[in-house]
Amino acid sequence: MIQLSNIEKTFRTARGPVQALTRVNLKVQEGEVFGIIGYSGAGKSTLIRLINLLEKPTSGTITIDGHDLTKLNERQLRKERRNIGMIFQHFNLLWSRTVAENIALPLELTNTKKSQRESRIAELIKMVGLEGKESAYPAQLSGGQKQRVGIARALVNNPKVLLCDEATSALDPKTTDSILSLLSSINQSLGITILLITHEMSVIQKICRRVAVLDQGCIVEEGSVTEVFQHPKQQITKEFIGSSDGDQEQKAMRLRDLAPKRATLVHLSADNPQLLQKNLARLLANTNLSIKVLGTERQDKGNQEKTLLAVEGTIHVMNDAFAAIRSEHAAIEVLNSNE
Ligand SMILES: Nc1ncnc2c1ncn2[C@@H]1O[C@H](COP(=O)(O)OP(=O)(O)OP(=O)(O)O)[C@@H](O)[C@H]1O
Repeated sequence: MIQLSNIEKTFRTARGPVQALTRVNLKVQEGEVFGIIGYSGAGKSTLIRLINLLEKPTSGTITIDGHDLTKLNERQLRKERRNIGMIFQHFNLLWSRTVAENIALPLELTNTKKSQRESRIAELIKMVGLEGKESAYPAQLSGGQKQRVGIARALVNNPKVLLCDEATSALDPKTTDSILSLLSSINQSLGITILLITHEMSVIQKICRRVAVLDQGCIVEEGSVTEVFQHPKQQITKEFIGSSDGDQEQKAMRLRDLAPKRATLVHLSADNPQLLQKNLARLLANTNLSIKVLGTERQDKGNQEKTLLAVEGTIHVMNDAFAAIRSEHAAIEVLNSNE
């Protein structure tokens, strides 16, 4: 169904070439849910963006349903892209449009008749469980509801493939579960092939049949989720599974290495996971701070997961944001200070 052969991707930058992907070979079967896991910077986003040719490979071929996308001209590619839906970590909704209008957007671009548009939107609203929210604006929705709009919009042209780019990373664990269940039922009822990228093994475990581990642009391990879970071969895979305390420590060190050099590292946690989501959204919405979610860590052999963030910005803006978060009964702990 999806086949990547000998994919190389090098970005040309002012500081010289950045090799994002090296000799990537991947086959995803029709109708399966396939996961790609990797740390920040491993090349996951580049890989998923290559599949609908939002990024062009430096070399190699990308075949979907027998069509080599790298050989198509712009017009053919636009047509082929209708077979590929995509959802994103931050939903990418238009804030000035209602739920129904956001879902309608791809149909407007293909000049679909109004009556057809309306019946398709009603069908999708029902499928993703957003009845009654048709006229709401994104700002009036929870994170999970926003992602449901994103899913409906991605499905509007009946695609054969759904690409999910960290689609649950901004959501709390309970909402993550409900979105993963929705994706699973869409996969089963529509037979749609799902390819998702994530930095969380729990996401892979819940929904994928097969998984590939991406490290520094290379696929280092691949197999059925059960096989990879039971017999991980690479150290990095063991870290994702967190099979021992040593692996957790390695993971923590690796996560922290991913932070920009001058960033302040913080742990964010809340007893109520809904709060964590709200606080993350608040931080991310603060345009004066640059925030990178590095991953989740479990500390002191406890069960509570903390989200590790790298924050960059002026100290007083940061302190104001942290104080606002603390006043919402969430904990934010600064791990280093770069002042
Ligand atoms: N447009 C670009 N120009 C230059 N370098 C890029 C570009 N996009 C990605 N890279 C580089 O390619 C490598 C892989 O990045 P990519 O975003 O694919 O990783 P990732 O696994 O998705 O990480 P994250 O989850 O942090 O986005 C990184 O070294 C990144 O800096």
